[in-house]
Amino acid sequence: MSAVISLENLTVAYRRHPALHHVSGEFARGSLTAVVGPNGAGKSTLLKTIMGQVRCNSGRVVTHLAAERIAYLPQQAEIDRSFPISVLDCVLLGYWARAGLFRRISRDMVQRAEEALAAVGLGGFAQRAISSLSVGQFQRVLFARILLQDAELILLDEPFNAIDTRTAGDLLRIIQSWHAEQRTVIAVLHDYDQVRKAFPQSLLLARNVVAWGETEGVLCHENLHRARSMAEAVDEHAPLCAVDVHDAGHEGSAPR
Ligand SMILES: Nc1ncnc2c1ncn2[C@@H]1O[C@H](COP(=O)(O)OP(=O)(O)OP(=O)(O)O)[C@@H](O)[C@H]1O
Repeated sequence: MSAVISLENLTVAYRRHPALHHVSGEFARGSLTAVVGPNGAGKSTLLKTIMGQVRCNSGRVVTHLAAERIAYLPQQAEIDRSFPISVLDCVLLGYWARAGLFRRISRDMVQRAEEALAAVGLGGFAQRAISSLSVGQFQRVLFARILLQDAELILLDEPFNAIDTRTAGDLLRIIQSWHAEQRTVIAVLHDYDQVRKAFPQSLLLARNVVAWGETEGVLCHENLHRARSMAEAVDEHAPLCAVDVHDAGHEGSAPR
């Protein structure tokens, strides 16, 4: 199966301390992958690096699709909800990546946004201010926005954090429908039981790749123990390994 994203010996450091260390591998087109690992393992950094928000110190990310075909949902804590817009306008932002900022919003687009809201269980919420929503309701809005984006690659950072079981179940079904439509989904998750049930592929990180492949094999006791030990053994004051910082790169058409 062809790759959507290739990671080639990727090292990413913050102030010379690696958050990702010599990470190599590929996300296959149409795959549904959970990125798991202890706190501080580099999971969010990996998504940000794929999005070009964080630069590589060495190695590179090669993206095999256009930037506008990628949807990225950061952790909710990183999203400013004080902006005074309605739920409908927030969902309509899903068109920006595809149609451009100044394209007129047609009746048809509004109708599809309303359909997306209904699909995430928020019919009737269109005119509410986003600041008035609960965490779970807002996460549903963000999923509706992705529905409009029609992305080929969808990156989700802890999409079920602080979300109740019912909402998580509804959103998981949407993720599975994206997978059924052959979209590639990469989600950072912490609930191993949920990953075992619903995610065929897993990448277990502890700055380095501990294991990457079929979930059942990746999440074995031995690998989880190794990931914990590796995370505990990290010395925050150790110098960066001898990587060639001039070799940094991000190929393909993803945003930098
Ligand atoms: N902007 C930053 N500046 C400095 N260090 C950072 C920055 N962002 C992340 N780090 C550090 O990089 C390491 C990896 O962080 P990252 O957020 O990628 O981990 P994570 O696996 O997503 O963790 P968690 O499960 O706790 O969300 C951590 O040691 C973190 O403190």
